[in-house]
Order: sequence, then structure tokens, then C-alpha cells
Amino acid sequence: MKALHFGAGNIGRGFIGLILSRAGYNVMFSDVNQELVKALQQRGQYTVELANESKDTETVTGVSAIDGTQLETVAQNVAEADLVTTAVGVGILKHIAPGIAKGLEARLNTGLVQKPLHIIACENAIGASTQLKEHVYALLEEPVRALADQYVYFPDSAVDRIVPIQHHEDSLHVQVEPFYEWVVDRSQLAPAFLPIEGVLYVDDLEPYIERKLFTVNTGHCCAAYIGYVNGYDTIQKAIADEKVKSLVYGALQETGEVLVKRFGFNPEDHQQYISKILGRFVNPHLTDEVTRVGRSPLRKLSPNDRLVRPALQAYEYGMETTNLARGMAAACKFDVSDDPEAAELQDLIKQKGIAAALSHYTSMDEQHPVLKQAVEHYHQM
Ligand SMILES: NC(=O)C1=CN([C@@H]2O[C@H](COP(=O)(O)OP(=O)(O)OC[C@H]3O[C@@H](n4cnc5c(N)ncnc54)[C@H](O)[C@@H]3O)[C@@H](O)[C@H]2O)C=CC1
Ligand SMILES: O=P(O)(O)OC[C@H]1O[C@](O)(CO)[C@@H](O)[C@@H]1O
Repeated sequence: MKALHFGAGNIGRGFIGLILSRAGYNVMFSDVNQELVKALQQRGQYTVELANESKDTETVTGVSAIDGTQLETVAQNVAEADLVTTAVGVGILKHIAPGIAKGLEARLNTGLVQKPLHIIACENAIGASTQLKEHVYALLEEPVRALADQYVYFPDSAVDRIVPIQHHEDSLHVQVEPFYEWVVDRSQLAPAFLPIEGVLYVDDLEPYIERKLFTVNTGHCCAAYIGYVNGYDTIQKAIADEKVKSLVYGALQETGEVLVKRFGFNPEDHQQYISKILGRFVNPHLTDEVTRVGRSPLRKLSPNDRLVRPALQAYEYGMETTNLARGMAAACKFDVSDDPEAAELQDLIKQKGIAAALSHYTSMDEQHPVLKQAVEHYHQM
């Protein structure tokens, strides 16, 4: 079985590639980073090390790579694949859509490969596979789209594993936290889908993706932004500061109240989930930079993402939002010049002021109480 995976980065190699390989797939990576592509082609394997006391290491074999800038090659690999997955960043999905669309055309028009194909976007976003489907469908002619409706499936998924930026002599080696969770929406699969070992299939993904995004990712980004404001360079150092830790904890209490109300989670179980997540953030075997965890602040401030969506839900329910608003304010202080989104945010704040900038990226009205709360925190920081 052959899987084509877009993005041979940290999650690509350290999580999805590893799970697929264990499940019996030969993994072909598609990436635009030529050094990565060359190294994977030459070596055909790489190592994954767990961030634990004994540094358990596994070799992933039978892998290769293609140059993601070569449309024809990408399309040919899509046409031949038994499974397609991605971990490129949700904003990059539109850029891989042309290769997928061309591959589907080839696959479906020849009539040779009319067996079902699953395309799973493993990105930190709600409905990422559905978003990818929209990008791909926009490029398909009607007859191919009709065939795709019959033979191509885009199940949404939630992926959870902390994989920091890697600093090893071996450019393919990747260190990952021991924990992982890959959840896929069963209701969006082909009837005869062969389950991938290591993946959890659920009938309703919404509670899983929202619990993950609004606990792991909300907590992590608050630790990054508040840590950054307080002068820390890593998540581990930031959370060692009780003041930062209690603000992160506060944000997770706010999202937690919303999640418990929306999905009927047992409140005690949810508190345990929060504690487990905070424990993962401070794994002493990992060094995770605040600039990585805070990366792409515009995405993280967008209306459906980890700060604004739970804050607006909390506001609608009449619940507390101050720590989430503080997280938004700290995101606006994230002045990291080599992060293009941070640079754009800082420019707009300089040009239009904090309230207008925050309103622009969050889609909240400048008079919205949550936005006003964030602005107040911003001025106090
Ligand atoms: N690193 C982590 O701890 C986690 C990350 N995620 C999500 O996984 C996704 C990937 O994140 P990371 O692996 O950390 O990022 P990364 O930056 O390490 O990997 C992304 C890879 O995609 C490649 N890429 C960019 N444009 C491409 C294109 N057009 N075609 C093919 N490849 C392309 C890049 O060259 C890079 O190798 C993101 O959506 C992230 O939110 C989800 C859970 C955990
Ligand atoms: O690109 P993003 O959304 O910051 O993704 C990385 C985040 O996802 C996580 O891996 C959680 O699964 C965190 O390590 C990290 O904060």
C-alpha cells in the first residue's frame, strides 16, 4: 500500500509518516524543501526519538520523497496512491490543491483507479480536510467532480503530538513527545475503508477537535504569547513561572467551561484532561521555543481558531473571558520579525492602533466587550 504524504516536516516525519509506516504503508513524502527531499530519496529511512528518559528510537523505513514543486510528479503520485495525507499548515492547503486536482483528473478520467481514495488533512484546524476538498473541487471540471463525489473521500481529523523545531546533526532525525492522538471522522469514510492501525475513528469529530484545539492549542499558544511578553524563550521556562502558569490555567478553565457545556463532558474528567495537557507542555526532555508555538499569530487570532472562537462562545454563555482576552492581547505583543504574520500584525497595530488591528483579524467589532477586554490587557502589558 502506498501513501502520499504532503509535508515532510516535524509532524509529517515524526507523527503521520511514522504511524502510516507502522500500519504497513510505503510512505512517499511530497515537500518543497529540496534538502529534505534529497535526503529522504537518498536514505529511504529516518529515525524518530521519543522525548522520554530512555530516548526510545525507532527507524522508519521504506520511505521516499518527491519534489512538491513538480506538478506532474505530484499528480502522478496522487493518481497512484492508496491514501493521501497532509501536514503542511492549513494555509498551505490551497497550494497543494492543484497537484491533487490534476492527480484526481488522471485517476478518475482513465477509469483505471476508480477505487475509493481517502485524503486526510492533518492540520490544526476545524474541518481541514473539508477545506482542502473545497480548494481541490474549485479546480475540477464538473464531470470529474461528479466522479470525485463517488470515489474520493475527505474525512476531517484531529491530530495531537508535540513536535518542536528540530536541531540535530542528522537533518531527518526527529524528536517527538511520547503522546499522540490521531482521530478521524468515521462518518466521512468510504463504506469499505480499511482502518489504519493507530488511528481512532469516531462518529462525531466535533467534540474531539474542539477539545483538542481549545485545550492543547489554546493553552500552548497562551503559554507562548504570555511567556514571550515575560521574556522567556521556551515553553518550559515560561510555565516554570507560576504567574504564567496560572494565566494559562485560567484560560483553560475558561475554554473548559465552554467545552463542558457544549459537549457534556464530565467536569472532573475535563480537569484531568487539562492537567495532563499542562504536564505535556513541561516535558523536561523537550525544548520548545515560544516562537514556534506562537508562530502565525494571525491564524491563531482568526475567528474560528483557539482564542477567539472559545472566547466568543464563553461570552455568549455569560462566562468569564478575561484570560482568553489576555491571550489575544499577548498575541498582539508577539513581535517576532522573521514570522511574516507577526510582522504584518505589528505593522497594522502601528498604522491603525490595537483596537482596529484586533478587530480586523478577529472579525470582532471594536465595541465588542471581549475585544475591549483584550485592548485593556494590551495596554497593561
Ligand atoms: N509540530 C507540532 O507539534 C504540531 C503541528 N500540527 C500541525 O501540523 C502541520 C505541520 O506542522 P509542522 O510539521 O510542525 O510544520 P513543519 O514546518 O515542520 O512542516 C511543514 C512542512 O510542509 C512543507 N511544505 C510547505 N509547503 C509545501 C507544499 N506546497 N507542498 C509540500 N510540502 C510543503 C514544508 O517544507 C515543511 O517541511 C500544521 O498544520 C500544524 O498546525 C499539529 C499538531 C502538532
Ligand atoms: O501550527 P500550530 O497550530 O502552532 O501547531 C503546533 C501546535 O500543535 C501542537 O502540536 C499540539 O498538538 C502544539 O505543539 C503546537 O502548539
